[in-house]
Amino acid sequence: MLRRILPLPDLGAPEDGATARPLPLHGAAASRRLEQTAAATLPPHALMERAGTAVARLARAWRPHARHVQVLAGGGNNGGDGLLAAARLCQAGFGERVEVWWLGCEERLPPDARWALAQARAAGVALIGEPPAAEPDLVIDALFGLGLDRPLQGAALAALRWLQACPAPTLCVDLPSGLDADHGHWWADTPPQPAGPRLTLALLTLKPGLFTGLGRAAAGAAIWFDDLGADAAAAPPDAWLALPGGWPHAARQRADHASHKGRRGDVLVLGGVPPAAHEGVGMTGAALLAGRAALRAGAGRVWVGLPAPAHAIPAVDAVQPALMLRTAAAALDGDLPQRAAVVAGCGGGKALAPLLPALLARAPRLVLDADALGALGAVAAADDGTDWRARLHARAARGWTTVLTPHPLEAARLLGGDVAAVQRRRLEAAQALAEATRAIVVLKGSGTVVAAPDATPRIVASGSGWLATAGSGDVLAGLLGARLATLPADAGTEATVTAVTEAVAAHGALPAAWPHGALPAAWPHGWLPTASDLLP
Ligand SMILES: NC(=O)C1=CN([C@@H]2O[C@H](COP(=O)(O)OP(=O)(O)OC[C@H]3O[C@@H](n4cnc5c(N)ncnc54)[C@H](OP(=O)(O)O)[C@@H]3O)[C@@H](O)[C@H]2O)[C@@H](O)CC1
Ligand SMILES: Nc1ncnc2c1ncn2[C@@H]1O[C@H](COP(=O)(O)OP(=O)(O)O)[C@@H](O)[C@H]1O
Repeated sequence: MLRRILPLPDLGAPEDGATARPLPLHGAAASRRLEQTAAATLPPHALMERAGTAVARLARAWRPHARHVQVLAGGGNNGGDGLLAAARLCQAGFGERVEVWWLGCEERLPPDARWALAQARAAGVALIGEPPAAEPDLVIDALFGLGLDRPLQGAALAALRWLQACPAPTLCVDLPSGLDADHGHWWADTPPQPAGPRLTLALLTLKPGLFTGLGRAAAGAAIWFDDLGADAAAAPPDAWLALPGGWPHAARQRADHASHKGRRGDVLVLGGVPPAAHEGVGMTGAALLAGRAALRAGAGRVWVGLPAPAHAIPAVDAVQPALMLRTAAAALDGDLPQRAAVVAGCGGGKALAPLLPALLARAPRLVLDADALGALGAVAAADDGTDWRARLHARAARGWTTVLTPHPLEAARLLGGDVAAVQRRRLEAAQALAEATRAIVVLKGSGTVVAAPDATPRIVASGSGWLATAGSGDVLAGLLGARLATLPADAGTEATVTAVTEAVAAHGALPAAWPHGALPAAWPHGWLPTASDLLP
């Protein structure tokens, strides 16, 4: 069955607060297992027939007036899908010219692709061995799919360079050629982002690499999916694709007449050193953004504790006077850290390090962001010598929640590696950090990954380059605080990870509400939302 995965059909939270069911993602090995299971019950070539037909159908629907269709086909079964799509388009009398630039080698073709080649020849499809002389109206990219497993060189690289530079609309079969199915790694020296409009039709399974790393940049504006009739449950997923929805339940909260602020959750944000307390270098805005986001997301009460003496604390946040500003010391005095969901980081600078031991020991629901992640390494020295990882393990053993929200550089530092290694294997990096810390890890960036110990990681489907603006991570931290604040103490790991994922998904959906969302083509591309514009 054909369905559109991205853009998400509806970025708003459903009225009933229902969480959209996540979709299974299968990497190359699991996809091949599923393919074998499905093929075993079907007549020969049935899967390729379905795949080629699905490609031809979507091509016609997307560009019904295309006259010259150029298929770029490689020497494996991905090329076979392209050849078969060309055959079916030709047989249907679509356009004026359907042509295949074929890079395969007849002696080495797998059986399905060999059959597809015969079908294409029988249908009268023209086969050429070089780029087309004129720019086509539509390109079908069937150069590489699941089978690409090493850097591109020679003729294959030259073909990919042509493809990436081609301004014509391009439909990618299964995966954009050049993209690794499992990790979203890009196997070529070309930019992953194509010159022309593009969409991708995933076949049989949705692959994780489409949704994280460079997948979103390479796949184009839309990702469609046809399961070819296979049963995704036949192989355990490598990851889940989480869709927004389910939180914040704005409509439901308003309808709850008996509610009061004490039932909506308390959030304490710790961060935001004021310039007056730190030699003129301040980051107060980061903590205010987190606090405002927590309020907007429905938290009943939000405190912001700034690591500074009383005279340096601003009297009020003029944008959200409901925020309760105080010194970090005052905020930590009493039972607030136990009662509230605590968000630490957000422009706290070095002043956070001395606060962390107490937070780790006292706050059952704790989000560690930005400077708090940087300060973790200093925890042992600031206290009794116990390593920070041991403290996080102790928290997990007590059933307490710790959420770490690193961007790739912060994740690399925590893992003791480099950013390139994290970005090359985002799912594995997030999972490794979750296992090492027993915390829930939110690895930020394109295709944010949410990982928890002993669980299948999730990739969040919402989120885009619109979030690449200073402070949007602080907004996310505030949303996470608000989400954790309403979780019951005995929620359990699965529900907590789902809640964290909901907050990340809601954050990714925020830019869609920006009123200037429809951008003109020319610079300055309209006015872009800043982090504070992300808050309604
Ligand atoms: N399994 C499924 O889910 C289903 C699969 N289907 C379709 O089949 C696709 C998978 O087909 P596939 O396994 O034949 O792999 P594919 O992507 O065509 O590439 C293999 C070819 O590329 C070559 N090659 C690799 N790297 C290279 C490099 N760097 N530079 C140069 N060459 C390189 C490699 O050469 P070799 O490694 O043998 O030297 C081989 O010739 C899948 O994506 C989907 O479209 C659907 O029809 C139905 C369900
Ligand atoms: N290209 C992108 N695609 C999707 N999400 C992005 C992209 N760039 C940034 N983001 C999101 O924006 C937020 C940025 O957070 P962070 O790097 O901590 O920035 P800051 O410290 O300025 O707040 C993260 O949630 C990240 O996932």
